[in-house]
Amino acid sequence: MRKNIVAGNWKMNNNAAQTLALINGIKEAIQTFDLTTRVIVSPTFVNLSLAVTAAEESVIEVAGQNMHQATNGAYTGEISADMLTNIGIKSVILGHSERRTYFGENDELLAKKVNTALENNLEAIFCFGEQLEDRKSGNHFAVVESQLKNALFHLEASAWPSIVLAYEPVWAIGTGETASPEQAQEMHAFIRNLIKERYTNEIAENVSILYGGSVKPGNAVEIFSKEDVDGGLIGGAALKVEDFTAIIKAI
Ligand SMILES: O=C(CO)COP(=O)(O)O
Repeated sequence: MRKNIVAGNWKMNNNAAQTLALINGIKEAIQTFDLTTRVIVSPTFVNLSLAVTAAEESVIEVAGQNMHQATNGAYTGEISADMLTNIGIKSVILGHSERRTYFGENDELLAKKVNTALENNLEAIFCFGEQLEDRKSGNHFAVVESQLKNALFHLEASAWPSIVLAYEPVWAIGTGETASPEQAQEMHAFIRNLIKERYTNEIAENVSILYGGSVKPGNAVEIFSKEDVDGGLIGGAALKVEDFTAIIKAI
């Protein structure tokens, strides 16, 4: 059965001291929780090693925010999958809308990154979602379908246990505007059905589909109560111990 997951995407926030403080704060707060939910934090590259050490002897997992598609080589400023796994990282976020918007990442590139991640035994937390114009014009289902088909549907069925999906409508990221629980459920059910049609019911039922976009302690319970929403990928609210742990509790 699929797992519930609450993952914090810290983006370009938190220096080393802040990284330690936040992880230690989360660690302490969740000690008393009866957790079946996976808890993931995703600090910036330079703090991943210390985050892994800080998260030791806790349920907290540490994920990368990105990686390069090549094994190694002359790619100044880039990070390889092997560099992540070598320091104890087991998951990587790929395809975040900020990577797509500011760094020109497209489906074709993301298909390569997903392949490289999986070849290196990294779980891929694959982000996708429509722009505001797509939703306004009623094109949101078609956009999401093409993002999934182009970047993931070449995978063998056996790859899917290493995929986590994160539906993040771009208009809801950092805007304070969330998809309604009904909009999230409608899209998540659509996504699960696409996977069922392309693969099998079992694969579709076992993949965790997270919602991301202005999830806060005040709206998490309602969003997570929906049948096909298996947790969240949290931005701003993942930067505060009280908010992030309240969201973990909401599941
Ligand atoms: O982009 C996000 C997570 O990856 C969501 O960000 P916010 O929660 O700040 O809207």
